[in-house]
Amino acid sequence: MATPDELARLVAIHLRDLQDSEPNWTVAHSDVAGRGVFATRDIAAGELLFRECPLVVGPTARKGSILNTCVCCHKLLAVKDFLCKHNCMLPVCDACADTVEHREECELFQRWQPVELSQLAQMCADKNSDPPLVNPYSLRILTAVRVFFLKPDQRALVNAMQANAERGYRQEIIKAAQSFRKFPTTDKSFMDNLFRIVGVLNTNAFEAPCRIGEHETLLRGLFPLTAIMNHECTPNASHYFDNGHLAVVRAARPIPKGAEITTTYTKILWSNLTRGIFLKMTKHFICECARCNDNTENGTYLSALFCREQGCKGIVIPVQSKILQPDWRCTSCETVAPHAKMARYQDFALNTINNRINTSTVHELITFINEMCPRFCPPSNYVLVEAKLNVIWRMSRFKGEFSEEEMQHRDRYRDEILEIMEKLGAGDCTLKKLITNEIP
Ligand SMILES: C[S@@+](CC[C@H](N)C(=O)[O-])C[C@H]1O[C@@H](n2cnc3c(N)ncnc32)[C@H](O)[C@@H]1O
Repeated sequence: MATPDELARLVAIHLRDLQDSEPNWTVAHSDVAGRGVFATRDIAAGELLFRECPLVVGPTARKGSILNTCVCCHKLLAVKDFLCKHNCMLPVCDACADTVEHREECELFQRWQPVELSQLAQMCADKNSDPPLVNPYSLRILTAVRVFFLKPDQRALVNAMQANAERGYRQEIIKAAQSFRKFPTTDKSFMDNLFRIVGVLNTNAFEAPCRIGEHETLLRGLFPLTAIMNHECTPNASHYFDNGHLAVVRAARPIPKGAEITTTYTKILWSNLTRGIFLKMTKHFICECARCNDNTENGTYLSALFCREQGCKGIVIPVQSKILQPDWRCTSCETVAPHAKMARYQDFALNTINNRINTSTVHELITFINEMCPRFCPPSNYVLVEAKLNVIWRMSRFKGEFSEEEMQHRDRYRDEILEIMEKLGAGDCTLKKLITNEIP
């Protein structure tokens, strides 16, 4: 792995004009993991740390993505006949098809010879469905392919980044290879490079929302400096993406000189167990931060479930921290329950509440949260907190369509969530700014 100094040198070249003459951060060795970002002086809450453009960006092409989105300008294309006029089979608008940015990838994809869309139905999960309108696997590999066209310093920066070598990442390459007749699978050097790049992307890339007019899409962007920040469950920095093409990172709390600047790879309101499982599955580490060691989660009880002992109205929380199948103990009657039993109750709450979120109007969801949920889920449980957050998002999108009473419920939910964030010590995090409308 590249030294912190080498990584810092390449990051400085990448940032160019966005680099301050005297930055309040530096890249150095981290006791948490590998390299990290550290404060070079005392930093006040809210202070700008850095802004960064992506080194490379492309479509996420996740399940549910709107695939008729131009892979260059990200605008929505027609529902039919939206593939590149030069036959690379990528969705590209006519204006972008002739640009230098698209030319190299377009010629490469043409040389690799994309398979017919009719053959793709065989590869896709549902073999009886109609042929897809675009090949999702060639879309998914596009961001990695774009790395091959970067300048030497930019390539060196990608090489200097951490790449977790998960076997599962090969699937992305195998699927892409099957999408072309002449994918260079026998070129060992190319395949080794591609595997490492896919590892770098899966370890470091962000999903950044981008809006063009009314059309919103999720981009897969590699923002190297933002990615070098290590994870903490209640981090001291917060980031957001300005329309997919600029990461903005600020201090969420005061950061003393020399302290590591951290971000979060999970959702801040998830319970200890949910964050732990997510980090293990997707980032391959067990977090050791203070919050993960506190079973009350700073007194927020985001994991809490109801005790099932007869006559007891208490709540149960995990006994051991940092293990993925803990015992659970009631804080009132002290009865201990095995994880398998409590996991069933948590799954029930999760599925029931998510089902309502997906099928109910805002009015119905508010009634459900207020009247039904208290029967099976403690108000502090993170799934119920997420449902309240969903009401806030939906009401902020369709302003002016709600009754006075609905707005009062929304404001109460917002105050409850702000109180949880206060207990967690989250400071001026992005979520707080979003729900208090500081970020439009
Ligand atoms: C995007 S990288 C972060 C930068 C990385 N430290 C480096 O040297 O390039 C993400 C990886 O860093 C490691 N990491 C980040 N935060 C961590 C933490 N709190 N505990 C353990 N490992 C962590 C994990 O290996 C994770 O997959």
